[in-house]
This record gives sequence, C-alpha cells and structure tokens, in this order.
Amino acid sequence: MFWLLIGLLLAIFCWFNYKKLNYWADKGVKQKKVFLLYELFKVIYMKKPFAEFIQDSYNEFPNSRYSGGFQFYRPVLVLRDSELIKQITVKDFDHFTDHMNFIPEGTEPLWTSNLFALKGDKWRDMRATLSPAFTGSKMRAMFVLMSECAQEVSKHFENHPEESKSIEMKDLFTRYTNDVIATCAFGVTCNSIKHRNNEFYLMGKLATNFMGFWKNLKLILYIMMPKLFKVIGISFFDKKVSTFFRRIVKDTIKMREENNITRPDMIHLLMEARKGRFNYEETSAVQETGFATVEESEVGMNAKKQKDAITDDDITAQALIFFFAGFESVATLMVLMAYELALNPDIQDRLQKEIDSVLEVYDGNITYEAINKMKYLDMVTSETLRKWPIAIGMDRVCVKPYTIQAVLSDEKPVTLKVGDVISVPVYGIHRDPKYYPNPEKFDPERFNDENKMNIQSYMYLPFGSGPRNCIGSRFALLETKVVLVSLLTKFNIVVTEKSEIPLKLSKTGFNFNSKNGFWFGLKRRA
Ligand code: HEM
Repeated sequence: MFWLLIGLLLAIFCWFNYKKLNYWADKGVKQKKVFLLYELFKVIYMKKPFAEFIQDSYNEFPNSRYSGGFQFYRPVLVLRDSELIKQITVKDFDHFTDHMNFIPEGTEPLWTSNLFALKGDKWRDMRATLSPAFTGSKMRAMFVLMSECAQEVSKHFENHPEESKSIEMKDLFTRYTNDVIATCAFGVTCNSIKHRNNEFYLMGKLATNFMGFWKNLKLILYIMMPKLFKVIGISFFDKKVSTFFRRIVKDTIKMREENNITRPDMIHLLMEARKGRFNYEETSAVQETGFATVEESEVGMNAKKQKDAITDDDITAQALIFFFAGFESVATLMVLMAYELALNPDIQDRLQKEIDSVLEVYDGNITYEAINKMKYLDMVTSETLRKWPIAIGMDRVCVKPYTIQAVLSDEKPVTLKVGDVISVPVYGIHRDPKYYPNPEKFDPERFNDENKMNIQSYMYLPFGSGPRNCIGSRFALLETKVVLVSLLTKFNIVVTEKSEIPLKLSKTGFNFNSKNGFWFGLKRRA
C-alpha cells in the first residue's frame, strides 16, 4: 500500500511537471530527452555516486557552451564555458545573486537565515557582517584554537601507538573538525577523540547526516512539497538538534555578557556586530587557494552596515553554518589528502622534507606564519581540491531577467526568467582532460608557480566564484593544513591491508565517501 501511494504521488507529480521535460528545448537550448520519474528515481535510489551524475551532465554536449539538464526534478542550465561562468558569477552577478535553496523561507529558521540560504539584501547585509570574521587577522587568532585541537590528535596517537596501526580516517577527521567548530564557532571546548560520545559531536552528526534512502526520500519530498511539510509540521532537521544548538548559543551569550568574557571566536564577533561595534578593517576576503576571486568591495558591501537587528537565532544560524558547510566537507578534504599521500609516498616524503625544513626556522613550532611558508603543502592541497572538488557542483538562481547572447553558429539568444537555475558542474570541469591532462593522476606540480599560471581562469573552482564564493575557504584550508602538518611531523600515513585501493565511491549522499571507510595507518617516523 505504502509503495503504491508513493508511486501514485510521483505519477501525479510527473503529470503536472510534464511541461518541465522540454523546458530548455523550448528555449532553443540543447537538451537530452529524459523521463522525469526516472531522473527522480536515479537520485533517490542513487544508482551511482552523485559526482558521476554531475560529470555526466558536463559531458553530455561537449562542444556546447551550455545545455539543459535536471537536478532532482528542477530544470537547470548547465554551463561549461569559462567566459559564461565569469559572466554569470562575477560580471552580471546582480542578475544571479542567490543560491538555490531546497528549504523554502519560513519553514526552517535556523537554516533559512544562514548566509548560504539568505537572499538579496538580507544576504548582502549578513555577508558584510560576517566577512570581517574571515580575514587574515581573524584567522591568525582562530589558528591558536585550531592548533590546540590538531595537537590533541597527534598527541593521542603518540600516546596510543596500538590504535595508530589501523584508523578509520574519516571518523578521525570528523571528530577533529567537530572540535574545531565547537571552539571556533560556538566557544565550547571538547575532545571528541577522547570523549567519543560527547553531546556536541552527536548533535553535529545528527544535524549533518543526509545519507541513506529514507533521508534522500525525505529531502526530495521536502523539495517537492515544502508547504505540505510546513502545514503538517514535519521539520527538516531533528528538533533535538535545533533545541540543543539554540541553548548552547543562548547560554554562552548570557555567560559572556554577565562575566565580560572575550574569546577570538564567531560568537564574540557576532555579539560585537549586534552591539554595532564592528570593526570594518581589512574586509577583503581574498582566497589563498582558488583563482576566481573577487574583492568584496567590488559589490559595495564594505560600506554597508547591518540594518536589521541580529537576533540570538541569527547568531545560532551563522554558527550552525560551520556544521552544514564545514563539518563533513573539511573532513572529506582531509581524508582525501591523507588517501593521496598514502598512495603517493614520494609526494608525502617531499612534503615532510618541506615541513621539517620550515619548522626548523620556527624552532619546531607549528605557527600560522610557518604554515603559510609551506609552498608544497599548498600545491598538495590545491591538487587534492582539483581531483576531489568537495563541492561537486555549484549553482546560481536568476533574480532579474537575463539574456545569454548567441556566440556560436548553432546558438540562439537564451532568455532566462526569474527563478531559472544555473548549474556549474565543477567535478566535470576539474576532471576534463582539456584543462587537466591525465585528470585521474594526482600531480601537485599542476600548481607550481609556472604551471598555475596556465590553468584556464574560472576552470578551477573548489570554493566557487565571485561575491557569493565560499566565505570559509581560508578557515577550511588552515584547519586542514594544521592537522596534516601536526600528523606528518610525527608519522607517515601508510596503506594497510584494510585500505581500499582504488577507492570505491559510495552511492549514497552528495559528498565523496567510501562505502567501506578510509582505513590507513600512522607509522612513527624514523
Ligand atoms: C573544504 C571545505 C569547503 C569547501 C570545498 C567549500 C566550498 C564551498 C562552495 C563551492 C561554496 C559555493 C560558492 C559559490 O557558489 O560560488 C561555498 C559556500 C559557502 N561556504 Fe564553503 N566550503 C568549505 C568549507 C567551508 C567552511 C569551513 C565554512 C565555514 C564557515 C564555509 C562556509 C560557507 C558559506 C557560509 C557559504 C555561502 C556563502 C554565501 O552564500 O555568501 N565553507 N563553500
């Protein structure tokens, strides 16, 4: 009965959405013929890793600058031309200011008021408020907090050599990113490697776990029928999660206000912003990795002051973005870097030589300056993000009508209306041999000073592009580098008999994951 009902609902949905099938073809755009029910089924049932769906959409019409496709049930215009990507994400940004939001406004306040989901002027105001929290000087201050967590990781394996023989590294790095988020975003200290079931870690996992058939189905139904979900009161996130994080933020704010406590973390910065005592020094958040960068001053945000009052819920929502954007994603970057280093001992050896020689200058101390002196480390990180772009694709929503002019002989002008969605298939671009010869090869030399200059602009997009790019890129890179440096000074990352090589990507979830885990060993350096 249940399956019959689901089938009936999907059939009715497909009937009403029949028009969508030819959405792009009707606008004169090349588009593959699809069966919508099957498109939905593919995503819910996950017949292959999500990255491969994105790569397929990129490879569909290799000689076209763009083509029509679907994401879930939504028609999207897939871009594969660098000029067009620049046009839409930078030059004509005013027409494409928003990200696609799968949870409609008003249904989940802790999600819809975070920076990723905010739209239009509300987004501009919040981005202006948050940008100073991610500048070099703030990263330097937060580095101290991150570094404490990284030291705990390597100390743990020094003290427990029996555990270091075979480690599920994704679990390890998820615990580390949890502790970094706890201290940098929420002002809470925890050690999730020692206290494996601490409440903060369990809640973070619960908040960010979108894996599995039922969760995928809930996500799809939520996207299709948000109003129905709102009316019947089923929230997207577990109530326990929102209650827990709301309480932490409220208690922390109260305690700090009563005791006049200052700490270099996100809660403090937002409390300062709320008081209107925000310091707008140094507002350009230029990325260290990721070439397609725009100074935020170009969109006139520095001068803007926060118009609406910042509520406790706003503060909770921004702190929570660290979980949604920086828990799983950064841990995935770390684990894939560890995977590539274990598989390429010559690269690992060269990296360790660089680490040793830089740290010698800094008396063995892993400082912010020392990390930023490690050039090869930056090349290895960049190549990991090239081969494994953690954000597999990115999108923009058209907010003002726009026409893409015809350039090639087989094109017609394409008029986009408000609500049309643009998709940039980053994984497909990063694996295209036209831009990255022998794309399956892990080769940090692609990012040496000379070769880096030859990478086509807007074809290296690990952190997106333009004013809506990743605000947390510096934070993510720093926390990744510091933990790997801490480990590599003491250990070699080695393949064990449990290591899965080559990696078999999991078919569930929207991230790179391994069905059988990422098992590697840490072997004490001679
Ligand atoms: C390896 C880790 C990470 C990767 C690969 C990544 C990648 C991305 C990408 C591709 C986007 C969309 C950019 C665009 O549309 O142009 C994005 C947006 C965003 N990311 Fe990250 N991210 C990472 C970690 C983080 C962390 C640690 C934070 C912590 C705050 C963060 C916060 C955000 C926010 C708030 C946005 C939305 C920005 C806006 O709409 O203004 N990300 N990220």
